[in-house]
Amino acid sequence: MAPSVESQQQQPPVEAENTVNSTRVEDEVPPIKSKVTVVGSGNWGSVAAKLIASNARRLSSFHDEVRMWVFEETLPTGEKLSEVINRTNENVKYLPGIKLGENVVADPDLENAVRDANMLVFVTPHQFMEGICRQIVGKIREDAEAISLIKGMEVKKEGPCMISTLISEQLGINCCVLMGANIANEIAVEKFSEATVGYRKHKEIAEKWVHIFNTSYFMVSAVQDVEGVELCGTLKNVVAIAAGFVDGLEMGNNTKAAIMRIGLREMKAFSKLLFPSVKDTTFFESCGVADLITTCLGGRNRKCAEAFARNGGKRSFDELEAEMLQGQKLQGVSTAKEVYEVLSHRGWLELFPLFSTVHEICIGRLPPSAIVQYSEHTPKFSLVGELISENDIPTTTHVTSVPVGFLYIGPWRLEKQRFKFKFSRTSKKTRIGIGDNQNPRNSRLKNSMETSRDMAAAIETGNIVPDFFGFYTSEVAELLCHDNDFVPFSPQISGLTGNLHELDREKSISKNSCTKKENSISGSASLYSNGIGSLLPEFKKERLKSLLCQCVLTLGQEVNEMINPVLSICRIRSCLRYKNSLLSFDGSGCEVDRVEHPQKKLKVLPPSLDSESERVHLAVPGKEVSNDVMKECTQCHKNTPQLRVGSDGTKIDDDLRYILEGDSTKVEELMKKYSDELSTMICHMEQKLEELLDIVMSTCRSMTLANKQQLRELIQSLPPGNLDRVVEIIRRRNPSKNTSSDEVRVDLGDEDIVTLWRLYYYVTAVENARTLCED
Ligand SMILES: NC(=O)C1=CN([C@@H]2O[C@H](COP(=O)(O)OP(=O)(O)OC[C@H]3O[C@@H](n4cnc5c(N)ncnc54)[C@H](O)[C@@H]3O)[C@@H](O)[C@H]2O)C=CC1
Ligand SMILES: O=C(CO)COP(=O)(O)O
Repeated sequence: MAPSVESQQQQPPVEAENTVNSTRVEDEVPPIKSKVTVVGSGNWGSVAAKLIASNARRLSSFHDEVRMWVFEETLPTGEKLSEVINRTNENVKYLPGIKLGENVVADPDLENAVRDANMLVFVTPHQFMEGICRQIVGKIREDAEAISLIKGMEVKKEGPCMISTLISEQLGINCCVLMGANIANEIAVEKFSEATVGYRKHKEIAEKWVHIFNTSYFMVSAVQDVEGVELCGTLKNVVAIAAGFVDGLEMGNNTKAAIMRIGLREMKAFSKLLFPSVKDTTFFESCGVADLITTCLGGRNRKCAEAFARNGGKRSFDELEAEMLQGQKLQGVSTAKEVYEVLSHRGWLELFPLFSTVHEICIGRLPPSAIVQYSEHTPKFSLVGELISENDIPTTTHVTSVPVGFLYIGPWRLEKQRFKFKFSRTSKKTRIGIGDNQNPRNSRLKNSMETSRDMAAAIETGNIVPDFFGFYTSEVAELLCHDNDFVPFSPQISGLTGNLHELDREKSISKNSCTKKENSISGSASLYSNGIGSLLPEFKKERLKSLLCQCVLTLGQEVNEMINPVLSICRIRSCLRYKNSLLSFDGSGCEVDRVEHPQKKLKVLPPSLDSESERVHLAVPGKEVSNDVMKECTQCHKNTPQLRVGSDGTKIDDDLRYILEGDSTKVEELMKKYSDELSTMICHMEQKLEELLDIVMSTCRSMTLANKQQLRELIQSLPPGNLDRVVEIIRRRNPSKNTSSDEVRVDLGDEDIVTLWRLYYYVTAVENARTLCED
């Protein structure tokens, strides 16, 4: 069968890349042949070498010889494994009875094995990869390309690191991945199976990998989604452990199928939270659902987990692995631990009950039967299950404040005529930014497309940011786009016009829609009933509601978490600016701070909270990120002698003192770096939120004349300060209204559903907030 790249395209003719044009002299030079080395010689490593060797011999663009690095060991006969492989052409320990192909050369010397190769295939148990990379760094060809067949990940201080990223970063080379429903022993005897190559950018490289792996019984296709493919291969091992527990407990096929379904949902949610670029379609490739099925039916992880459960958890996985696999390695148990670390570090344990439970069983904290006492662990808000019941929704959501970057000042005057409004600027619009005084968002992040690309690049370079905003936007879009009768508004990436106040307020609208508070808004609730979701079938409406509830909680926390680093940066900047007066502190530092960042009083503790009464407490307490900011700045000056007291004898915060006394250019640079990163994140959040709101509002019914009349009244009663946002909502969907910056004419009769409903939810949210404040 033919290999394929993205949507099963046919491969070019086998020798196409080397087609000779007899009229050109340089084409007579023999083509440069690729040389492949397989790093690893376990069960799958040996089968991979066999596949590659058969193609290398057949294709003239590859060297015949395929080197296979063997982690040397002495067999019970006293012979070296590599020598026996070279003599018998069989890996007698890890793949007995199978001829690898005479062009496979076993090499116990790692450096020698990789030296000449320009195509490196990594296929060892994942726990050994860091050491292997360390050993060969700087010893490989500069033009080398890599592919990883390894199912696993590393968890580092900075967060999770996929093995392909580890290889790329440590060796400085591009790395694709190959995963799939590939139980090695079955492929070894040439039973048909499929596999998926994941590539990052270069399709032609992926084609080359497809070329060298594809055979009549091993059909390979490629998708542009390295992380998606790799996470599928990695995470399914955790689900396979769960499936093994079910088998050991003899729970039957229905239970196992349920575990697989829930597992797949957790795989998808986890992958997309870590890497928003992960594609949904990847889960339907061989690397996704097919690998999950085969591993849960016939894999080693399943087998050992079954034995573990049969023994009531009394024999450890290490013991069972050694006894049952005889040198082969399990990946699922360590992956469950790694996943658990990520989940607990990010506070996501509750969202991933299956993954969490698997680890807790593996370490003996829970009995194997806990895998089916699932409901006890099912969270109220789960990414993996449906909403349990409306009563489970917490009644309050806390967004204590919003980042200062979202505050808008600048009044608009409103003139009204029936459904028409004219907004004209009465004074220069001002935004308070989080960076320098010249509004960094306006200068650096002028273009939201650019911002989005920045974010994508940050994500692509392995800078893993859990993107809840992107996650929920794509979840909602996906939910809606599968409905044949409903075509959601396709969100455009337009200007930066968001306001997180609105989320907060719109959240409170949906939450309070039945409360008497909303009824106080000019009696509008009944008039506007059947808003969000009214164009959807009932089950989708429910699912949307559930998603939005989860989203409100999660995004609220996300916004909260941005506050401290933003404030820290503002304060350090402010202090730097007034460094001289602060170092000879007489209380004026606090004054400076207050003038520059009035909004910080929402969060900042007064200096008197510090135990020493004269000490100025300048760090925002309690948050990692802000502490990190402070720490890194402090690091800049660690060689600077510490000044203990100000000139007037008062003490100031030690960390701050380091910063103030050191090289302020370096601190400024760091501040810029942090505030740029924060700005990028905030802009991305803002943009995704706008998209999310647009998509959600597109599920609303159209507005009646009465609705529009009432909306007009609601807009008229808005405080002038809120008209700014009204203008932004209108402009977002009407680029033509962007042309004149100081005048916007609006006819509510002409506006589309999305704009009208966004206006409605905004004005009612403002009204709700006002009522709440009055209370
Ligand atoms: N076996 C299978 O059916 C499949 C395995 N995979 C994945 O491929 C990767 C490799 O798996 P297998 O080839 O099956 O390996 P394996 O499970 O057979 O592991 C044994 C290998 O580890 C090597 N090893 C032991 N100690 C070592 C050390 N300290 N340093 C370096 N190597 C050491 C052994 O020499 C042997 O080659 C894993 O991530 C696995 O999940 C993927 C698809 C199928
Ligand atoms: O990854 C595999 C099949 O695709 C093999 O899984 P096991 O490691 O559980 O045998």
